[in-house]
Amino acid sequence: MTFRFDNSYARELEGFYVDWQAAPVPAPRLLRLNRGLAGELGLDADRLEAEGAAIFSGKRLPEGAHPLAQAYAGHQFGGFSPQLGDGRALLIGEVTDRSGRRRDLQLKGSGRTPFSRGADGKATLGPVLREYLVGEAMHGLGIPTTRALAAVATGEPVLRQAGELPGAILTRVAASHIRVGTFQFFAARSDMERVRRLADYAIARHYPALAEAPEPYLAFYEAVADAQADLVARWMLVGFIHGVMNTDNMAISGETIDYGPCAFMEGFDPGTVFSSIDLQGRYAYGNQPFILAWNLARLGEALLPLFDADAGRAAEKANAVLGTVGARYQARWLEGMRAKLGLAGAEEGDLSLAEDLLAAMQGARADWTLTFRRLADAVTEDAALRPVLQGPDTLQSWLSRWRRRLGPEAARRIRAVNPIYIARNHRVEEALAAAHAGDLGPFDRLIGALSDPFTERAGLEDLAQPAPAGFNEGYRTFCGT
Ligand SMILES: Nc1ncnc2c1ncn2[C@@H]1O[C@H](COP(=O)(O)OP(=O)(O)OP(=O)(O)O)[C@@H](O)[C@H]1O
Ligand SMILES: [Mg+2]
Repeated sequence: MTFRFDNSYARELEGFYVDWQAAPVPAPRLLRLNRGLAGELGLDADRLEAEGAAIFSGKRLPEGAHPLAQAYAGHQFGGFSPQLGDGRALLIGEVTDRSGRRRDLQLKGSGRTPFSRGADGKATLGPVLREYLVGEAMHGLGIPTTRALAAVATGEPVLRQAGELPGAILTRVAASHIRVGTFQFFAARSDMERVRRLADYAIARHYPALAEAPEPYLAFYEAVADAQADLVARWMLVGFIHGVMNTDNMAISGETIDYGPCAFMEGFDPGTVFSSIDLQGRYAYGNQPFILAWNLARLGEALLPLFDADAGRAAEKANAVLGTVGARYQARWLEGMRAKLGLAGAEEGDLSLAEDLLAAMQGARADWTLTFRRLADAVTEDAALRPVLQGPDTLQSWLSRWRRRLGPEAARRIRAVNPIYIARNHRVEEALAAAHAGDLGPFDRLIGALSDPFTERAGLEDLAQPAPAGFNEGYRTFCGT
């Protein structure tokens, strides 16, 4: 099996990683291969079905692979950890996909590394399949994301709080694994030479046009701010809660990374938190835009000396960019919200039109996904929203305000951007429970639905329905570490 590796990180960034090998596992078994993604990467899916267990467990890496653990740091729940790094992951190499994009291949759960800090370096079946599933759901929604290429069962029991769990390894594909925390690692050591080298590398890899900008590093900062603002706006528009927006989980590429305790919100409440460790609600749904800016401020600090030799001027420049983050986010969000509402063009009152609907939704704890989806019917039917949004008398007047703003073919356009299927928590749990019992049928069926979330299909009605009453109130997600 040939992978045409071209490992630029290993080649150009010596000192930013540790060469390392995957730990041996007793009985690797390929659980799922993402055949579509394999094709995108120019890989032979049939051969991978046969050889994937060995390759994606790290047992027999293909020729040209250069397995390494990347160094990074990060602010976790606001506190700085100067040394995190790939404690259970290995970058095995980079390939160029069919459309010419460089993509990282990484094993997650491949054993201890020098960055493991006392933990076991392993991953377990549930979180591996969860990351696979939610990543595919995000991809189906058109949201930039890292994706799973394969899931392998290791045949090794892994000890967690809940007891012994089946071990697994995820193979992840990403535009890169450079995180805000990768810059912080070197900035925290006052190694500005390496911060500069990493910035040069990231510019060349992700934003090559900026190399010619008058102030390339500032332009890079601005580009990352823009990509991450766009990403978080897209999360908000589909009701996605990342759950652990630490700076080591924010990718410079603007892709979603680390599907640990993430979840989709059902009933609309900005305070929604599912993560078992997010006790203060720092990463609650409605806080995500603020955390976006907070994390970008940390990136700005790490890059500061690159902006200007004079510390005062450097801070001014960083602040000028940081000051635009709120507006960038808001513009992306409003643009997306106009599309969700099926509006024609842009008008002054659009924000309040959206906010009035959101207020009614919040009051009724209306299902985020179904309410927007039903708007397609509400274009012509007064009663269409009633099942999802009982209540406010003002709704009738809202509907008439809204209808005056609709463009042609509004119902079709609304359905094209508002999914009918999302990765609902109870369905995800159901699929994972079945997988633990050896049945990947529900997992496959759910992925099938989520790969085309905008097209309603007969036979999938159950997947469109909210969880039974009370399910989400008591629902908790875990990092699975
Ligand atoms: N079982 C484990 N063994 C060793 N290190 C771990 C383990 N679980 C997490 N870590 C490390 O703890 C830090 C924070 O973990 P976090 O849950 O954000 O990342 P992750 O889910 O392991 O990986 P990624 O961000 O690459 O998706 C990282 O440095 C990670 O490598
Ligand atoms: Mg992480």
